[in-house]
Amino acid sequence: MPSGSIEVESKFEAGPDTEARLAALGAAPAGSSSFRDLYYDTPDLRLTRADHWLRLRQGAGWELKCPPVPHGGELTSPRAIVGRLCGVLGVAPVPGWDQVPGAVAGLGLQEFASFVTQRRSYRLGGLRVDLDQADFGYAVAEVEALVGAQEDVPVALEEVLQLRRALGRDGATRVPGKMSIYLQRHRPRHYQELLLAGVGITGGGRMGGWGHPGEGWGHRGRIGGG
Ligand SMILES: Cc1ncc(C[n+]2csc(CCOP(=O)(O)OP(=O)(O)OP(=O)(O)O)c2C)c(N)n1
Ligand SMILES: [Mg+2]
Repeated sequence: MPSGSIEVESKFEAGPDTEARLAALGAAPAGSSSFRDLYYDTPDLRLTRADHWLRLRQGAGWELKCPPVPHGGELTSPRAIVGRLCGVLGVAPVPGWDQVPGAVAGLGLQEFASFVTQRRSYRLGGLRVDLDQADFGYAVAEVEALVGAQEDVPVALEEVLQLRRALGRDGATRVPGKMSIYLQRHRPRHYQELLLAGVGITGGGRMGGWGHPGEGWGHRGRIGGG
């Protein structure tokens, strides 16, 4: 994904018939993968309390997920990632931080989550469907579209929700993402800190923290996402 693009997505709980329905709709299998994600923050959680999620994904490298406004989304270029980290933490970049590991060390960031996802993916038109199984015993699926500009979000969102409905997975219940469940189970104090900061509010309200109707959709780049 290019740095800063916007992902419109809706998470759902896959059923026993989800893959058969995808095939019937003409979705093409887009491969299986398995990867470990490592997430980083300051010891006092200043990145995630500001809804910034820095991760090292096996096979993909460093990514920073952050609110899309004024600029952001999913950042993948080292310069953009380090610039945004320094901005959020109020620190001037120093020489040697042109690559992310140097900045991670210099800023004192520490790993707070590590898990492996097994993923099966499908493509249908411009949409992608990921069926994820995390190694801590949680499964979640998502339909997503990538758009280049905020004004393209509403149409993409309708397409995403249409496919979710076609898969028989309509409903107002918000389905949490892997991180939300991981923190609740393995880092409950971290999770509570996020609730206090207004990030990841559950119960049909915000989860991704970037404002949405609470029906299991969001765009990353992005608004919501669990
Ligand atoms: C408590 C709480 N949990 C999660 C969030 C949001 N959040 C946490 S991590 C995170 C980034 C990754 O989210 P997700 O799409 O669920 O993971 P994954 O599907 O593996 O990434 P992809 O392959 O699509 O790039 C976000 C937005 C939050 N704001 N608050
Ligand atoms: Mg996702």
